Amino acid sequence: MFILGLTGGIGSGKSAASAFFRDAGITVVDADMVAREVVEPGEPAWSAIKERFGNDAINEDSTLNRAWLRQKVFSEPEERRWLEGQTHPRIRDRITEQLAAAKSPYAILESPLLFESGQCELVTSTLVVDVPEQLQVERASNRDDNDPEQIKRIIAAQLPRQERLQRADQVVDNSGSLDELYKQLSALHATYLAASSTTS
Ligand SMILES: CC(C)(COP(=O)(O)OP(=O)(O)OC[C@H]1O[C@@H](n2cnc3c(N)ncnc32)[C@H](O)[C@@H]1O)[C@@H](O)C(=O)NCCC(=O)NCCS
Ligand SMILES: Nc1ncnc2c1ncn2[C@@H]1O[C@H](COP(=O)(O)OP(=O)(O)OP(=O)(O)O)[C@@H](O)[C@H]1O
Repeated sequence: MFILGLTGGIGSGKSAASAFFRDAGITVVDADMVAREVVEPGEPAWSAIKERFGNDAINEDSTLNRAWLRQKVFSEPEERRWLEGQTHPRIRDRITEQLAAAKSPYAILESPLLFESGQCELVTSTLVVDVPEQLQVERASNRDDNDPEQIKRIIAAQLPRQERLQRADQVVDNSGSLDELYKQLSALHATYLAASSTTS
């Protein structure tokens, strides 16, 4: 099956782009959602986090204290790498299963860390949603009500923009309106449909 890897830094517009493809009937596997599944209470990664960080990392209702953990891992890179060591292999296994179950003409893996985590090995072609860094900070801090400095630390933990662009098979520019984004995606969707009818 033709699988498109959809990526971009925090706040670049991956969710906006994947909403377009979902509306067109394409199955989208969202790595951020899968990342939440693997740390649900009782899951092995949840237990490992509880053991390493204690109750600071866990809310009263047993769910992960995401705000505490975000603060921790984006200011201490070795803790981020430890967390990724616990979560990424499990995220990858579930993504593989979910992509295999997709029934649409082609499928999409939406992931902020497609290149960084090696998830790009699971896809046929890659599409980067690109905006300048300043716009990433603006849009992401408005959306999450997050401190811009926190967003900058997250950007620093991701692939630099130029490297991401170099690794992309295709790029869409999301510095304009959503309509302008959708116009670019509509043209690409037609090419993915054509590619999937020859590969399947
Ligand atoms: C640190 C955590 C608990 C913070 O949770 P929070 O709800 O605040 O953020 P959320 O998960 O929605 O992520 C928001 C964005 O942060 C960025 N981000 C998340 N994890 C990472 C990471 N390890 N490295 C770089 N950027 C990351 C992505 O752009 C993501 O879209 C959470 O991000 C996490 O568990 N991260 C480790 C798992 C992971 O790498 N997930 C990314 C998808 S594979
Ligand atoms: N072209 C656009 N014009 C104006 N606002 C936009 C545009 N594209 C996205 N946005 C807004 O910017 C914010 C970030 O977009 P989105 O959530 O799609 O990014 P993302 O890449 O999925 O981020 P994350 O990595 O954090 O999940 C959202 O509030 C979204 O509504």
